[in-house]
Amino acid sequence: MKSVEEHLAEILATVRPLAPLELELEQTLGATLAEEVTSPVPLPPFDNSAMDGYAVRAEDVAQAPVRLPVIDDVAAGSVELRAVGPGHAVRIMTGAPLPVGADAVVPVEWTDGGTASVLIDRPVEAGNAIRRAGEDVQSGEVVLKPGTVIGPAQLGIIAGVGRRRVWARPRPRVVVISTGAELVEPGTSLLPGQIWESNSYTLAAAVREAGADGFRAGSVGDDPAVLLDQLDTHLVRADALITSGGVSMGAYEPVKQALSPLGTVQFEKVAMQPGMPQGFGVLGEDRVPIFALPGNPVSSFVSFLLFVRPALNKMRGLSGDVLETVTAQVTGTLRSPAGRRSFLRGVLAADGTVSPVHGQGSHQLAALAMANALIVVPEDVTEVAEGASVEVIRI
Ligand SMILES: Nc1nc2c(c(=O)[nH]1)N[C@H]1C(S)=C(S)[C@@H](COP(=O)(O)OP(=O)(O)OC[C@H]3O[C@@H](n4cnc5c(N)ncnc54)[C@H](O)[C@@H]3O)O[C@H]1N2
Ligand code: MOO
Repeated sequence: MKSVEEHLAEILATVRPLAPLELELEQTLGATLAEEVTSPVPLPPFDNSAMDGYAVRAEDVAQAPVRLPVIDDVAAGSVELRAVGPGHAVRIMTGAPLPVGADAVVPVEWTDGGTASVLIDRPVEAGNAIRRAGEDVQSGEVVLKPGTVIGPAQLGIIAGVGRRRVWARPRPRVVVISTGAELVEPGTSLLPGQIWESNSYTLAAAVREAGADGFRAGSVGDDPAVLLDQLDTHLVRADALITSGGVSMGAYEPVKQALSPLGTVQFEKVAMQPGMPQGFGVLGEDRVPIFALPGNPVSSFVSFLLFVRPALNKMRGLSGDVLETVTAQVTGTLRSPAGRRSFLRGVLAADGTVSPVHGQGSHQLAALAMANALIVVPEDVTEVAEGASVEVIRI
């Protein structure tokens, strides 16, 4: 059997980072920046008020309380400004440009709020409530580096330096297809022998959580020809494909039957539990990666975390192919098959303990939904005693 590391290494050697595109601002969330973003101007571009209040010369209010004439009113966006001469005040709003001559802003709360003249209760230091030009960013300064994943704040600064488009690797588009004649859509009623289809929902959600765009193509039955047809339809708009089911030893294994003859997708056993049967390869002229995951719901999800998520990271131009583990004390005994690495479902607590959930079968999706961690039991360990230290992956 192939080791988990060997299988992952083969996948990572095959998938390539997506080519950068010039993306519109609105499309950049979750994309990976492929250029250096600089600011063409200082930010803020001009000295401005940090508060609603009055622009004054600090020396004129040193003996406060003092009453000053209000000679102008400046809102944010104002352009024509009167200078603040000795003994003058200008009513000013947050974000409005500081008039020449003023060296401090008195917050409105420290005044009587007057419009013709204003009574100022307290002295202020020079520089009070003033935001200086370039205090955030100097002109020409780099605000974002290549390789940065664009989140809301990064998207904000791209807009904030005046850009409408940036070069970035887009979120990979991933199409998820479930196979199995027994599957029906949630929301419909079950006939004997049927179950509600869940894997495509889990996997498409996991794709999204991994920073890619997941599309459910729904489920196809057990006919390899129908599956090939579906794959063909989706190939043009996919950066990666995921199938679930149809990869083990049964008489009706549509994924294996459809893809094995192509020669570009290999089906193998990986030394892990769950997730032993795995298919991986490429399809079409563009060599689109395809992950043929096992159908058992827990198996497909664990396979996604171990193999698909690192591959999506690489496609996004990120590294991080190693799943981070933390050490925890297990609260019960564990069993694991010899020669396979187990990923048992558990609840990791704040006190550093991890409790295996009840129901460790590959079909026990409800138990997975109770868990927040996978307990890793190495290949050469078949039993773990209560209280022993184990490595745990947060999920
Ligand atoms: N003789 C053998 N039988 C099996 C082996 C083996 O080595 N020899 N391996 C077992 C292991 S391990 C796994 S994992 C499964 C993998 O099977 P398939 O990938 O072929 O998946 P299916 O047979 O289609 O389904 C397995 C199981 O999962 C349910 N399922 C499938 N798709 C969905 C879905 N979209 N939503 C919800 N549930 C789904 C399906 O009904 C089956 O119960 O094979 C073992 N057998
Ligand atoms: O490997 Mo299967 O994935 O145990 O259920």
